[in-house]
Amino acid sequence: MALHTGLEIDPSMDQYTSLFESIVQDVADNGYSIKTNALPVELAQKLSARAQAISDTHFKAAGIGRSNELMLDTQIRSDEICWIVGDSELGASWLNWVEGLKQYVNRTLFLGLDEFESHFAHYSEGDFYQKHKDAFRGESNRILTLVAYLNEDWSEECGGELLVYPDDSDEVIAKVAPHFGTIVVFMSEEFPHEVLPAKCDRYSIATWFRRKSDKLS
Ligand SMILES: O=C(O)CCC(=O)C(=O)O
Ligand SMILES: [Fe+2]
Repeated sequence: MALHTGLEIDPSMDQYTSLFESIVQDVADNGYSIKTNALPVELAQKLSARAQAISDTHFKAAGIGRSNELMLDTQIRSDEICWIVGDSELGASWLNWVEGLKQYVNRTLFLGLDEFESHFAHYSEGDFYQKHKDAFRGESNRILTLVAYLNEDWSEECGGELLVYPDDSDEVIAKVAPHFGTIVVFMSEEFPHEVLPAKCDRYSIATWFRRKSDKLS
């Protein structure tokens, strides 16, 4: 896994200010934000192509738990992941976009985010991720979660929706189909969520923003 800190971001990020502003407003009001057609189209197309081209040998079965005690449990999640380390131009462009969001969030919400980690995920037919939280109070390693979807021809029959719950009830507050360009941002400690079984190949990028003082390893 690679944690990214202090990247220089280029001035072209200014064009995303109104999107970032709207995300921040949602997170300030509700703790989460869902935006359709949010990703820069060309970047998302390239990321989608890359995700589909990554060979099976580079996608690894995803673990659960903290990075230093990762466990494999295919009863809980059955997707495969590949970390984005920024060693290609495309990977670097993605990390730059995320860095822009991070800096905007820090300027406006004062979350003090230092670094982030980002991976492609591939859910094959039948893959799912049971209800879970990305972080737990008191051991807050992950502060903010961003999920970005890369599926150009997603239809309702493909299933694979993300369900988001409030912390204290089983009532679904959001059901999100993983359409191309859609992003979901939420406070990692506050929202249990799950991925329903996908009936089509489902590609996404999951990103977690961390505070350094909270880093566990
Ligand atoms: O792909 C999604 O919709 C969410 C994935 C997720 O919850 C995770 O990787 O922790
Ligand atoms: Fe999650």
